[in-house]
Formats: sequence, structure tokens, C-alpha cells
Amino acid sequence: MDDSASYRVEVSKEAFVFSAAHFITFAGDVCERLHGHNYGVKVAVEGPLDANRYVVDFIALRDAVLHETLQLDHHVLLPRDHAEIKVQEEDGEIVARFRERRWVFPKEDCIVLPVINTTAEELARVIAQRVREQTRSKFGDAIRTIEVGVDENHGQWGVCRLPW
Ligand SMILES: Nc1nc2c(c(=O)[nH]1)N=C([C@H](O)[C@H](O)COP(=O)(O)OP(=O)(O)OP(=O)(O)O)CN2
Repeated sequence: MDDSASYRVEVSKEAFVFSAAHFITFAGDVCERLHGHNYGVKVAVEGPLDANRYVVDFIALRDAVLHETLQLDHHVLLPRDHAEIKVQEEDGEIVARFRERRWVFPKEDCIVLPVINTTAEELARVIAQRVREQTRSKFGDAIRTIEVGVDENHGQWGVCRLPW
């Protein structure tokens, strides 16, 4: 035994890929064109070993992550909270506007996320919050953190760590 040991479980499966379209703003007033990524996801949970001598069952963690990545797959991801990208439903369609530009999508193809910008970092936070919500009662209160990484392009990760 070593009381100074710390433990984490990590899941990063090939199946944790979601293909989605998005655009972000940067440098104040640059707004990207609509484009897509095959996003990759990895998740780590830190905490003490439980009676099973594991942090959490990584099968349960895997299934929770898969649930969230499948929700996002094959959608257009839009920000709910951007100061200038205005997203609203109009006659059963989703209309996004940035200054003089306008995009119109079928409502069922869109997911409007509680983010300011659909960066990899913000997507990582949303996934972390949702996986935490899904698993909190199962995994219990001893867990310390959940960390989610979202890879936009073969090695460009945005990472978010949340307290449990
Ligand atoms: N820290 C972050 N930096 C950037 C993010 C991000 O989410 N977090 N996002 C972007 C752009 O959204 C973006 O999608 C870049 O993608 P892409 O055009 O694919 O950029 P690449 O140059 O890497 O890819 P290509 O191979 O040239 O298509 C930028 N920064």
C-alpha cells in the first residue's frame, strides 16, 4: 500500500467520434465559414479506489461518454450564448445570424449548446457536465474531478476539468 498514490480512469475509444459542423468567431470579428470535424473525445475521472479497487467502472464511464457523443453526432452545433451569433427558431427552421451573414438549417439537424463559442474547450465542458450528471449517483461523492478532452483535428485538443 502507498497512501500517496493517486488514481484515475481514462477512456478513449475509437467509437468516441462525433462528426459535426460548426463555425466559431475569433480575434473579435472574424467568423469562420461553416465546416465540419470528426471530433475525438477522451475522458478521465480521478478519485480514490473504492471497494472494488477501482476509481469507477470504466465500462459505465465508457457507456456514458458514448451516449453523449452519439447525441452530438451528425448535427450542426450552434452557440446559445454568443454575443453576436444570434440563433433562433423561425417557422420550424433554425436561423443563425452573424452581422450580414445568415445560415438556415433544418431544426432537427441542429443542436444549440449552452456555450459562447463552439470551441473544442467549450464542447469539452458541455460533455464533462453531461457525463458527470449522468454518472454522479452511480459513481458517488468520493470522485474528485472529471476531465474531458475534445480533439478537433488529429491532435488539437481542447480540455476541460471540472470538480465532481
Ligand atoms: N484552442 C482552440 N483553438 C482553435 C479552435 C478551438 O476550438 N480551440 N478552433 C479553431 C477552428 O474552429 C477550427 O475549426 C480550425 O479547424 P481547421 O480549419 O480544420 O484548422 P486546421 O488548420 O487545423 O485544419 P486544416 O487541416 O487546415 O483544415 C481554431 N483554433
